[in-house]
Amino acid sequence: MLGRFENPVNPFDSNDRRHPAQDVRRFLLEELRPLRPVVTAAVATTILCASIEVWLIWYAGSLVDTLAASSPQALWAGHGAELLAVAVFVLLGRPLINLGSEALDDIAFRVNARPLVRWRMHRHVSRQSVGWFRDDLAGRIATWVRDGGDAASTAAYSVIHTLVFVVAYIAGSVWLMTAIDPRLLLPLGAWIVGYALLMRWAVPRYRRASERLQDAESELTGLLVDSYANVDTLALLGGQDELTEHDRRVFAAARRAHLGVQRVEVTINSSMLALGSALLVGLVGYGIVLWRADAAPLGLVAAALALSFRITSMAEWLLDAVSALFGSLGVLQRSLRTVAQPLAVADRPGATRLRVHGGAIRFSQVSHHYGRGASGLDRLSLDVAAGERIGLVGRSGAGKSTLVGLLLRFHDAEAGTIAIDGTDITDVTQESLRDQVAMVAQEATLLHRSVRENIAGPSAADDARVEAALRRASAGGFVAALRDAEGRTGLDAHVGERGVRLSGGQRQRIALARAFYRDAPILILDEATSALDSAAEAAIHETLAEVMAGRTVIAIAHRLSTIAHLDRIVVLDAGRIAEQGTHAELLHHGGLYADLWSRQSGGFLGTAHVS
Ligand SMILES: Nc1ncnc2c1ncn2[C@@H]1O[C@H](COP(=O)(O)OP(=O)(O)OP(=O)(O)O)[C@@H](O)[C@H]1O
Repeated sequence: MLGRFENPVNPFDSNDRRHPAQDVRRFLLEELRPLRPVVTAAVATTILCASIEVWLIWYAGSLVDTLAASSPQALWAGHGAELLAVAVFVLLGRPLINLGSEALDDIAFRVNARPLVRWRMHRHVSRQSVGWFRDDLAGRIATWVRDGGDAASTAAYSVIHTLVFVVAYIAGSVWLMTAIDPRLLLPLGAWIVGYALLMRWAVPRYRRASERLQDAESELTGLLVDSYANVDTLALLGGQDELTEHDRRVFAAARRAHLGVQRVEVTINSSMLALGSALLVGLVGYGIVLWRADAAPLGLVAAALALSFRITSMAEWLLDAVSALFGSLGVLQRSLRTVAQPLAVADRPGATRLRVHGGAIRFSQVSHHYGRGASGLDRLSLDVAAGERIGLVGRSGAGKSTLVGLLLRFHDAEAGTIAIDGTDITDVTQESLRDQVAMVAQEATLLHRSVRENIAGPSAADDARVEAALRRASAGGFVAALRDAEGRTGLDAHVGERGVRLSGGQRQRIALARAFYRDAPILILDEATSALDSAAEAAIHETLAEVMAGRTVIAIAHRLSTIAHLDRIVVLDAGRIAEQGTHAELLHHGGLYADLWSRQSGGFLGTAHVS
């Protein structure tokens, strides 16, 4: 039966490309829209449940009066049918209505709201540019996506499940008191005012404390993910004591933030209990006073007693819900600040697919300083002819990676334009751009997926082509012998997080195979062969020479020997082109390149040679 409630929507259906709202209320309204029918039904059944509870208390009071007024013999004759009907309703009707309400709230809504929001956040974040991810810690971003979905679901659940119930219950109680004796509203009214004041004091504090806690927790997750993912770097850094000290500070900050939340919670809970006790004494005491003055029946005192117990226990529940609500609103707000940022690099409306005829690239007055006003690239202009192979060299930090990152639109240039075959790359879709520009990076990292997916991407792959690409990258042999922990072999074997189960050279060969598979007209090589041993490198160089033919190539190299034979060498310095020409011309010129070359061939890298 519960199955009917489980799948009111498919949470993973959305391929919404709109930018999610940064305002919490708008975000919830927009993103939970698919669950609107569930919410409407849940609110209606919750109100029904609350009304039944209030009615039961009223009925208990009136039953006391009925019992007091009638003789045991006359009870069945006068009230038998009514009592039976109420008993049947309490035994069958009430549990069924409650089941419906719980199933709507806890299954239909809760189980779907969380993945719905997480999926939407994940889809949006996945479309962020590479540059956007580099500005934050992956672990922190992951925490915001996971916790943001959780917070959105908890906030909405607190409203539809608890707040609606309590508000309906209190409204019912006010109505009941008015019906019995409006003077009873006095203690209840005083309690409501006291409760509202407590909330006013507590809620903003609770919200701030939860935001701080969430920040500290995400910092902690960021630290853990960063430390575990880079355990080798940590080991090499040494200084375990200083590292531990830094870790301890982050752990301690999380504890302090937790303490802040608990402090507010303890204050709230004890104030709640005091308020609840005042209500109990007020309602029952006032009821007794009225009863003694013959101004109210006995049933009134019974109902007042039951009501005050119920309201006080519910008030704690309400407070938990309000705390959960505002706590999760705080978390969601914090999460949206990161997750709902507009796309740092977005496709223009109406962006077309990039069509490449020859693969000519033109950088015109391109500047990019990472928003800092200095470093990066500075008004750089460069023309790369179709089919030309250029080597990009320069000291560390000269701007080589920035240049290729801008070509791939990891960032959008702050000024200037980049065009491929005359088309501005900001006018085309990023997907089509990256279809045409293949890159083999120095730090070849792989996804923890199968070798096949790492080469061909998530779409259905052509195995024969994947294998051909592997052979060309001299990777056929070791891939055939791969076997992962789950027994998958060859192309199906998973490579470990970031490819850690493979050696650096093997990872690089897979990355090369990826470029061969893509067969893109423009190829970027970022020290493409740095992690290979000399035998493998020699083999790959032959293949690279073959794959470069007929393509436009930009090859970044620190080892100048690997690019000395290319058509042109462009030397960058401080974000600008310092000089350019063939190897021979640049050596003859005697500038920066000649200087770098003489250092490398003059013993620093004694094995350097022109291949
Ligand atoms: N994400 C970033 N945010 C801020 N500054 C950056 C970022 N990436 C690079 N930079 C800065 O831009 C400048 C150029 O860096 P870039 O990585 O392009 O140099 P590079 O020539 O590729 O260096 P290397 O040879 O060491 O890889 C450097 O000063 C660097 O600090």
